Amino acid sequence: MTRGENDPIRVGVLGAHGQMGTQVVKAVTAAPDLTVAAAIDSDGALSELTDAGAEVVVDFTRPNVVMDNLRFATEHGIHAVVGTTGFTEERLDTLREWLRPHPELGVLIAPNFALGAVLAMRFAVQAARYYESVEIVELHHNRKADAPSGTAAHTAALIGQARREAGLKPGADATTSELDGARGALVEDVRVHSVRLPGLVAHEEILFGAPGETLTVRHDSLDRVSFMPGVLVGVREVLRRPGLTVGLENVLDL
Ligand SMILES: NC(=O)C1=CN([C@@H]2O[C@H](COP(=O)(O)OP(=O)(O)OC[C@H]3O[C@@H](n4cnc5c(N)ncnc54)[C@H](OP(=O)(O)O)[C@@H]3O)[C@@H](O)[C@H]2O)C=CC1
Ligand SMILES: O=C(O)C1=N[C@H](C(=O)O)C[C@H](O)C1
Repeated sequence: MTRGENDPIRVGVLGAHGQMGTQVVKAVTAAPDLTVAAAIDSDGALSELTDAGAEVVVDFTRPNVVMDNLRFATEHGIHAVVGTTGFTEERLDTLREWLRPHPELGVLIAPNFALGAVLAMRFAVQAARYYESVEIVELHHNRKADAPSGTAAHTAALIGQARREAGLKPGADATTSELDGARGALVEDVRVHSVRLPGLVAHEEILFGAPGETLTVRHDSLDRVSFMPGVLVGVREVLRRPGLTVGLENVLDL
């Protein structure tokens, strides 16, 4: 299906009945240059995407199904904007392989589509080279399936890289006895603590410490509408960015 110059971009939403998918359907519907071509949940079939001529798919499903969705999208020439978590280096390599025969296709994977979260990560990377010690606390709603959050894992990876480049070693502490899990999970030498509570949406604190001072960078998504501007930018941009892009920071002009 070819789109005319003034026709809206045809978007397929996967996970359309979920907490994020519901918001994505609303946001795409409200955008004059986009239209919802297909809204598919776990009871739907991926063939609805091709039947409806979707050009871009937005995926907010589950880590255990997202790769099958992306294989279908790449095989059928559909660009993808992905918020679903669970992307390891191995998964990213597999995706690059799938994209190799389709050099015109773009896939954007963003651990977090909220502008403030992207900025918080940027500020944390800036601070990382100056502080001996850093820990991350991420706090989410209790329906979240994965821990730590994709955002915290991505933040830890970026901080780890910045610290290595600055020649910093993980800061020492005096803990010699602990209950399993009491000091969090180690991601790239950064300790990450996960809190799950009803009432929360998505929150992250990056805490830095040095003798005599601490610095805290905190971001709060208080409503899932916070992710929508980033998702819509992603949908528009992925059409002109072939290959795999990881992180909204690479799309926004920050
Ligand atoms: N990058 C970002 O900015 C953000 C990322 N996320 C991530 O997005 C993902 C979804 O989050 P959230 O909306 O809260 O989760 P939900 O559980 O509310 O929604 C997921 C939806 O996907 C559906 N689903 C499951 N399998 C399939 C499939 N094969 N095809 C189509 N739909 C399917 C589920 O249906 P059913 O219930 O029937 O299984 C459910 O309706 C998570 O990985 C989360 O971490 C969340 C917020 C922001
Ligand atoms: O499941 C969520 O809600 C969220 N998931 C993403 C993550 O794991 O980082 C993004 C945001 O934190 C909300």
